[in-house]
Amino acid sequence: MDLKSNHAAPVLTDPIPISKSRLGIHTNLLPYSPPGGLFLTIPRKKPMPGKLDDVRISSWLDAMEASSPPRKKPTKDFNIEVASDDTDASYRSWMLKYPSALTSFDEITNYAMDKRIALFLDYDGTLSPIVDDPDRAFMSNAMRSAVRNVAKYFPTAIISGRRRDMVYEFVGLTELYYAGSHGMDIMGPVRHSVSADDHPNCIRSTDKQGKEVNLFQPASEFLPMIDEVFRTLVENTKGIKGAKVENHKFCTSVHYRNVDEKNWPIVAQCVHGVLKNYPRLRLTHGRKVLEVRPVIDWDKGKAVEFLLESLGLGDSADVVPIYVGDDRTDEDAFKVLREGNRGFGILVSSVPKDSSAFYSLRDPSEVMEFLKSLVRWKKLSKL
Ligand SMILES: O=P(O)(O)OC[C@H]1O[C@H](O[C@H]2O[C@H](CO)[C@@H](O)[C@H](O)[C@H]2O)[C@H](O)[C@@H](O)[C@@H]1O
Repeated sequence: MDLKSNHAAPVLTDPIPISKSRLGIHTNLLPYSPPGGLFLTIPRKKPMPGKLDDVRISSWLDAMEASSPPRKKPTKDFNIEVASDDTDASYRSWMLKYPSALTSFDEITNYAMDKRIALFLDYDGTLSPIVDDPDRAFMSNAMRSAVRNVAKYFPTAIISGRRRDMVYEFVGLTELYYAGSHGMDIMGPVRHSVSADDHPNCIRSTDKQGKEVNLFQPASEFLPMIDEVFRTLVENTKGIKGAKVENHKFCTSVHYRNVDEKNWPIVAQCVHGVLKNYPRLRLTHGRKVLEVRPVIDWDKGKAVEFLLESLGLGDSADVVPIYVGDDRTDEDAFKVLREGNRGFGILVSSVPKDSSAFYSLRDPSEVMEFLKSLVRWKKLSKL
């Protein structure tokens, strides 16, 4: 099927909406208004917004500049991005709004007492440190073992922007559920609920171990289009030193982390030049990556709802979904939990960022600590 048509402009997804209210259980936290906003931006000469295209590219560039905190020095155990010293004070102040999930651990577990926790984990920047080469974003064995242990006690799923088989290869744990391509490729349990089974694009399949699973791919008709766009982007970015294009099956990513900042406008122009021929694709921003994906009403938030339903945990008041992620695309999941007034998001960030999450963790090492704490708590509560 030809999905191309020329009667509409590409849909551009702008920076995440700012949510100012905390809902549900967490009413005791101080309100917080950052003076003049918290995103770190680098002054830049913008193109004159003479044409609509220029305005779009200019807004992309703003988002590109805000897409990742500045790098200072790697810590001993994790090659993480660390904020500069002068942001420490604003980080502490930001934590009044997004308290650490470690220091708030008792609050979290008191709430989850006698309820069932379901755990959703993003991969890059959450389980693995952000590194220059996306092909080498390995998680540590210590993290793998923390994830393996937590999955013994709570249903656990990885929800990543990467292609599902790639993130499975990186994590390597058969006891988890995996969703790739920002939730557009879900391999989940065979349904407990009839409504989940009724979903179009959901087929019965078997995983690598021969276990029966449900495969849900709501964007399957876009496969040839994404492939075509991927190949065009590879071709068109060839001349941009440091640019890297990845094919994630139902979406494709253009990395500019290793591109000299003065060439970022060329990256934006190049992606825009391709995307404007595909009105059924849209652009979202990740950490120094432009992500091209189908215009369908599906994202990581929808994937969380789908998986909860598949696990038979959809409508229960006694289920506490916890989603841990670092990226803008994780905001869709945070929002679903916040707006549904169930469970909560935990934002992984070493710099202040506005978010729909309730809590924060600084980096993957704190994520690991949080996972271990959940296991300790569960073991103790069973005694
Ligand atoms: O949803 P996620 O699992 O967080 O995946 C989001 C993107 O992650 C990867 O890119 C990011 O991590 C790379 C490795 O640390 C880093 O080099 C890059 O700058 C980050 O954007 C992945 O390569 C992307 O395709 C994913 O969309």
